[in-house]
Amino acid sequence: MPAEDPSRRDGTAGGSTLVSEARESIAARPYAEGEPILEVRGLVKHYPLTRGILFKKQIGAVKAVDGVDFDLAAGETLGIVGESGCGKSTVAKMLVHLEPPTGGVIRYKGEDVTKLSGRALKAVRRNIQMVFQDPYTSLNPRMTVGDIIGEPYEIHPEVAPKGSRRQKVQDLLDVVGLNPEYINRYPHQFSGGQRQRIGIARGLALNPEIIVADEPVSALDVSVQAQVVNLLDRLQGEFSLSFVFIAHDLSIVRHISDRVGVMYLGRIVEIGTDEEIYDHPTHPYTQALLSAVPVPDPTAREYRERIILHGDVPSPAAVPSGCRFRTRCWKAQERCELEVPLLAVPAVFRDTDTPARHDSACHFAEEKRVVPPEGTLETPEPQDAPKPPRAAPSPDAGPSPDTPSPDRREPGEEDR
Ligand SMILES: Nc1ncnc2c1ncn2[C@@H]1O[C@H](COP(=O)(O)OP(=O)(O)OP(=O)(O)O)[C@@H](O)[C@H]1O
Repeated sequence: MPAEDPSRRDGTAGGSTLVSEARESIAARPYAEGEPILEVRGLVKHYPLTRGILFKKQIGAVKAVDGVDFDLAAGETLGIVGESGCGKSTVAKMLVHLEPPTGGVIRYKGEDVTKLSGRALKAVRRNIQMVFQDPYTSLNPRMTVGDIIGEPYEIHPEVAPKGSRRQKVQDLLDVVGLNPEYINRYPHQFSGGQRQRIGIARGLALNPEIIVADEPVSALDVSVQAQVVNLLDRLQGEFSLSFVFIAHDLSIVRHISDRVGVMYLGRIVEIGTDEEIYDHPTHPYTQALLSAVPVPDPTAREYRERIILHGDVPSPAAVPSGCRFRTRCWKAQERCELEVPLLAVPAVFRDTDTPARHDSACHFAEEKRVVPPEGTLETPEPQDAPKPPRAAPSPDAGPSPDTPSPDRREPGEEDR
């Protein structure tokens, strides 16, 4: 397996100017940080359920996405989490125009892109690129790395005229921490982490402003996941990218996201900053999800409240009336069956000034911290001696098992 050249990972190898045109043009962004670059309103994707072979008759619909709202600010990372089948990938596909929405609006810089076609749509598609989940199946095994990364230039030759493409691709390899000399190799000659770096380089080829990453590290070994997450983090800062980062692993999402949206059965049920969602969740589904996250700190683990949800997630073809979470919710009352809860700041928190004041689609929202904050607990002692307060973690104690390690390896060390 070829090793990466770590000295090249930040693109400044040997003081070379490999970080040239491609990088500069990606970085040249005329958009102010903090402005919403993407506004998603009432996004819906229903797949028809049909019966009959010759004369197909629609008998229902799989409500894969059923009214999703969120904003993405320029330069921001929005994490979207939720169990398998909740509609995360379908949202991602609609954002990059791989699937047409059944309804709703996707505004990119104020323009509803669901109404665009032809050249206008092509220009928008260039600016919103996707990184796929599985680096083993998403790269064509018969194409060289150079052809894979350079493929988008066939559709958008204006970004890289023919004569400059090889150099552009080599710059991109360098940017993602791969040796530019590997340009003629094939995907099977790379490890999983390296293949995902190739996928990321392809995502960057057209100098996009938004990257939609659909479970970009789920198929990788845990040790390699951290490296790829750190790479994405670095690229975002370097190129002022906005990210929609989709995953089911809450720890990884927290590590990379500024804000987090929690999806359940086709809808976002709670959305807020990472602190609001992880430390002050108010929706019972978020609380249940968080209560299942592995806790590295044994003391915190002891105090953690596990919430076991009963029953299965209902089928998206038969979504419950009212609140769609009510069939599994321990708080459900009659109102939950009759009234759809809106994704808004719950009335109970509207006049407060606490982190619980964020959007949550629950009639009976209340704050519940399922994992106690680190450093606030006392270590249980076997004897009756007074319990000393837990020492704050030493700054050089190294990352916790939940915290991905820095994107740094020794020469010769490889992704697996
Ligand atoms: N082309 C399709 N036709 C019919 N149903 C579909 C189609 N694509 C997705 N679905 C259904 O829509 C629902 C949401 O699927 P989606 O792949 O978006 O979920 P997800 O949250 O990304 O799950 P995972 O993490 O497993 O990929 C699922 O019930 C899925 O079976």
